Amino acid sequence: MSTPNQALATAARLHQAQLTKPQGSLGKLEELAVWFAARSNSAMPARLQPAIVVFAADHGVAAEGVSAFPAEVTGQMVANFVAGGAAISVLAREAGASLSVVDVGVASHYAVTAGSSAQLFRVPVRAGTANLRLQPAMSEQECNKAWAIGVGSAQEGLVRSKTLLIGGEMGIGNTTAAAALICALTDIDPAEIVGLGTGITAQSRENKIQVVKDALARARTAGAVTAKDWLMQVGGLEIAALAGFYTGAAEAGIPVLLDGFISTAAALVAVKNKPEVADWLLASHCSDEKGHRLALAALQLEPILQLGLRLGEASGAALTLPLIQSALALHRDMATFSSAGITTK
Ligand SMILES: O=C(O)c1ccc[n+]([C@@H]2O[C@H](COP(=O)([O-])O)[C@@H](O)[C@H]2O)c1
Ligand SMILES: Cc1cc2nc[nH]c2cc1C
Repeated sequence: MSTPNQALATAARLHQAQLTKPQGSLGKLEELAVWFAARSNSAMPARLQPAIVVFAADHGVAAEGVSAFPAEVTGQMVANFVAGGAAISVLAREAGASLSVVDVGVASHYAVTAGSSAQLFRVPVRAGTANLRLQPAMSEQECNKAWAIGVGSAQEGLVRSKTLLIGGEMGIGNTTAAAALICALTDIDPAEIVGLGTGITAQSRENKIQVVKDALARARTAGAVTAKDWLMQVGGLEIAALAGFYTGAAEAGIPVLLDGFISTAAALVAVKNKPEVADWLLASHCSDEKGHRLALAALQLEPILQLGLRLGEASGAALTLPLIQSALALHRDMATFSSAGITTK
């Protein structure tokens, strides 16, 4: 796996020091320009042309009353992504990013309309996972298949973007799977991680915590040890695909921008499976889902935004794009002290 180019980072840092502003006065935007310089074969990274891929799948654990919405919403939202009416459809257009949707395991029937704004790939591995409280969410073979679809999607995304890949997800019940994975991989108590997802009540959250505890105990008894063991035991098909997507992007040396709670759980799986993947990850935002901040901390990631979002779909990542593009434009286009004839001290 290639590693970020530290010589380019140094060159970018030296360039930042020459721009017409007090040292460090553009704060995090300066760090962003340096981060991209190290990962884009140039000390002056060009404007990004991001590709967004949203993975969708259903979850058997939805039968435990862990979501505020019924499972059929997963397929209905896939149709909405393709029709161009979802939040991510709007945000992708605003940011000038391409959008594709990958159905890796939507259980319900959904109809898509022609003249779509997003490309849809229907490659379901199975019709949703099994109920992770009671049995393994998927088999090892199914998990590997979903993971490989994610790797393939990163390679397909590379056709549209050589500069930034963004993975998103849609799946009713997936905050339960993501919480279970985060707890398993960080050893943090479920009460610290489990949140309200699509908007369940405090009482339903108590049930959701118990569901996660039961799933963790069951999987531990079944012998789960590695990140991939945990993924097949308590994960989701779209989470497996996302973990493969992040791994595929890192292997190709392409930066990836993470989204919310579920996206971060998938990144944690990818990093526990292959630590070098971490070099290519950037956190866009900290969502309102309870455990997101701790999951980001486990990856040593600092989010750029905190807007109280809890939508998923790659929406937080898409909302961060204008800031990143501004950071890169400032880095490329600002005058230097010498070119503008401004006194340095
Ligand atoms: O990205 C997040 O942080 C986030 C937080 C809460 C909910 N979601 C979205 O809501 C859905 C999962 O919520 P739930 O309650 O069904 O587990 C799924 O489609 C996610 O994209 C996403
Ligand atoms: C309507 C709706 C849209 C979503 N987008 C991502 N998760 C979602 C969950 C619901 C319920």
